[in-house]
Amino acid sequence: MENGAAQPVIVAIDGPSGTGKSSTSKAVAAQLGLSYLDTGAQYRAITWWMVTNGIDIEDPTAIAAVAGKAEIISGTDPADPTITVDGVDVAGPIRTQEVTSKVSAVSAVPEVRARITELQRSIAASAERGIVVEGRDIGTTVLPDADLKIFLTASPEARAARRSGELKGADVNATREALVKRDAADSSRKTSPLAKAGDAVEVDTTELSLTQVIECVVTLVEEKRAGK
Ligand SMILES: Nc1ncnc2c1ncn2[C@@H]1O[C@H](COP(=O)(O)OP(=O)(O)O)[C@@H](O)[C@H]1O
Ligand SMILES: Nc1ccn([C@@H]2O[C@H](COP(=O)(O)OP(=O)(O)O)[C@@H](O)[C@H]2O)c(=O)n1
Repeated sequence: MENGAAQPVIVAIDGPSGTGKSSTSKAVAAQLGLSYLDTGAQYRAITWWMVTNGIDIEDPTAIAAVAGKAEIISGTDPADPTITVDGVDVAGPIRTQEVTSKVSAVSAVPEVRARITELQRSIAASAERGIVVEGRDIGTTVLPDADLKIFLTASPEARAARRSGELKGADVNATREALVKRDAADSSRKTSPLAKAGDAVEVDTTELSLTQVIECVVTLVEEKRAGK
């Protein structure tokens, strides 16, 4: 548009764990003045609530019955993303190994996905300048009409090295195994699995620095906005 505010732009960034979704999405949103949503944090938050309330993670019926109970609020400022459950700041607790090992089972339950997907769509619709949303099924299911869809990949070795670097000395082989197992669970579930949308741009980040990935995505957004 020549005069007035630009149209809101919706960017979907999907891919497996450790490919750089969170770091890239936050930086791209900050550079372009957009909101940012970490959908993995929402699935982690509902998992944390299930664990805290003693729900049997092996029982999808029990999970489905309480899927609507937790009030999850995501703050979408890329400089300070926040997440609360029933008013409690859970940014730390959702990153424990216990939650990480249980999140795939909880997020495979259709009632959980329906509820979280609705929340994500309403957040995206209310982002005035646009939003970068990162996850597993954003381009395929949550926001199939996104202006730009990116699918990040990297070798399991590179992803495990990045994650174990973050976890301060965690064993790389154990980290790789846990990561590959979670990818397999996320990719094989029936409802809205981890998948590349047909119209997504795939970026293999194995040999790229984070700065290069960010530049690549910013350029793609700018090209979209310019109507190329
Ligand atoms: N291209 C890259 N090169 C090296 N390290 C990276 C790259 N992209 C991300 N990282 C690092 O890898 C770790 C995982 O990145 P993150 O953005 O959390 O991935 P995801 O959200 O896909 O799980 C972070 O410590 C991040 O700084
Ligand atoms: N859109 C999404 C995002 C995450 N998830 C689930 O949430 C988990 C945690 O996502 P995350 O993005 O925090 O994962 P990491 O990148 O931290 O490894 C994934 O392993 C999936 O089980 C999902 O099912 N759909």
